[in-house]
Amino acid sequence: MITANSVWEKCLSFIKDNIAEDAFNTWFVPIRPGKLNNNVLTIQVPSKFFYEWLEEHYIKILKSALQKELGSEAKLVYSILMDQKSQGREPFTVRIPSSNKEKPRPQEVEAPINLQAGKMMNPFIIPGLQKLKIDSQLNHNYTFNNFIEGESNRLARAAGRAIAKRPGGTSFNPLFIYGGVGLGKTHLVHAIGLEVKDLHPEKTVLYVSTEKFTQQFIEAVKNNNQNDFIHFYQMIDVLIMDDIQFLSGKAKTQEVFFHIFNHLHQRGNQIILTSDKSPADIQDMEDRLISRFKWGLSADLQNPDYNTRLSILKQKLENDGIEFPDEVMDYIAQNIDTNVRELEGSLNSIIAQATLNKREITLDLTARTLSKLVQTARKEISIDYIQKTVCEYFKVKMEDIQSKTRKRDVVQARQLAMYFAKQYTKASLASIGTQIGKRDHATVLHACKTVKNLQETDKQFRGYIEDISRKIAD
Ligand SMILES: Nc1ncnc2c1ncn2[C@@H]1O[C@H](COP(=O)(O)OP(=O)(O)OP(=O)(O)O)[C@@H](O)[C@H]1O
Repeated sequence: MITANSVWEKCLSFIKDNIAEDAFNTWFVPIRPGKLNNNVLTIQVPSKFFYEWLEEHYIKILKSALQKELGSEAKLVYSILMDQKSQGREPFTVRIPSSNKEKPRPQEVEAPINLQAGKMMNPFIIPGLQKLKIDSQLNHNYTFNNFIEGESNRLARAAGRAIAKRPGGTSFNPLFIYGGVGLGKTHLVHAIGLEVKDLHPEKTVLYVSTEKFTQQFIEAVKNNNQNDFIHFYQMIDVLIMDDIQFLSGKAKTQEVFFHIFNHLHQRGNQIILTSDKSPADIQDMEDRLISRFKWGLSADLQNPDYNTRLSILKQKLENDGIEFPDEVMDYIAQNIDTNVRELEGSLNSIIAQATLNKREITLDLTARTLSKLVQTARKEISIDYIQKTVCEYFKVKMEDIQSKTRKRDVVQARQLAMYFAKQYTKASLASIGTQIGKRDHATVLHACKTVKNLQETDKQFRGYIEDISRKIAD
């Protein structure tokens, strides 16, 4: 006879063959089969957070397993055990149409089924469980082996390697890696995580984007299971959080991160953060967090120099088994000097052009393919250009915003120029201040805050911002 148990057992054996052992132990072993009604299988999961993780990462494999056992009409229902605080309240189930292509969302609350809430414990909060296996979310393509070393990344890379050898055991805690877009921050932190896993398989490593961390926290608050959330993060040995600047302005998430950070740091667990700005340049972030970001090592990634660009190109082509003439390589490395992502993009465009038109890869084809990309890359928005655009808009002279005058219209133009410089360039607050009227970084910070406030409260001012943005981007 087909029972919930027998179906789930078969599903498990299929899933086990198709995912990593760590992931299987963490996310599937704690699940219990509930009931089977026609084609509808109910599975019991320990918490809402757990259910969301499954939905986000394993819905495909769950669907395949279920459809294999119960046919294409199969449906999956999650039954969520309430967390310990909610003991005594009725558990509820969330119905998910497992064959629906859209990302399923918890919608329908079914009549409660008789689960013993709290009996099956949440794996995030099992007391004494020291070595929880976590699916680390690391991208296996981002290794140290294929991360080309150069002047632009030497310090960050070396610190990363040292950390991988002794996570939590160096003074680089946290390691704060910052730099502009496409310069390899994400690649580098994955490489560190993978090497930790390699050298210390017993350590739990977790990579999470700040955006995802924030969403998870919001959900946890909504569902009143912040404690699960916090405990989960506090158990990680090596926590890697990408794009930490996205915590800006999010006071509650900053606060919860502050507690997680302190707990991990005190226990000597390793924290690795990335950001598009240095700690000093992140705005709307609590001072106590900024000061903690500076506790360990801050290392920046810069634009790669010519030789590094050439080595990166060579490596990418070697991986793809393609050869380019030397002059073509030289041309690309000379001309695409913005960031590694654009370097890779240009390589792909050239290969695509050559393949589509069945042409050889020549300097001529390369030059023509890149001409558009190069123009775009070269047309980087400068602080000078921003100042000119703002001056033209308000009919103010450039000398005036460079001067010390406190005339109202000039102050307004100066503050807007500073604000746009922060928005559109990678320059630090200090460098913006130097270029716009020889002011210090605090003045620039103040200008940015003033503009943001006015943008929210003053309709006419909002209009100025929109007009000028359009002119700058044109
Ligand atoms: N030193 C390097 N050697 C080889 N590949 C690199 C190097 N630096 C960056 N890359 C490659 O460049 C691409 C962009 O890198 P990555 O996504 O890590 O940048 P990022 O700094 O995180 O960018 P963003 O801030 O936009 O997310 C990736 O494909 C990465 O593998």
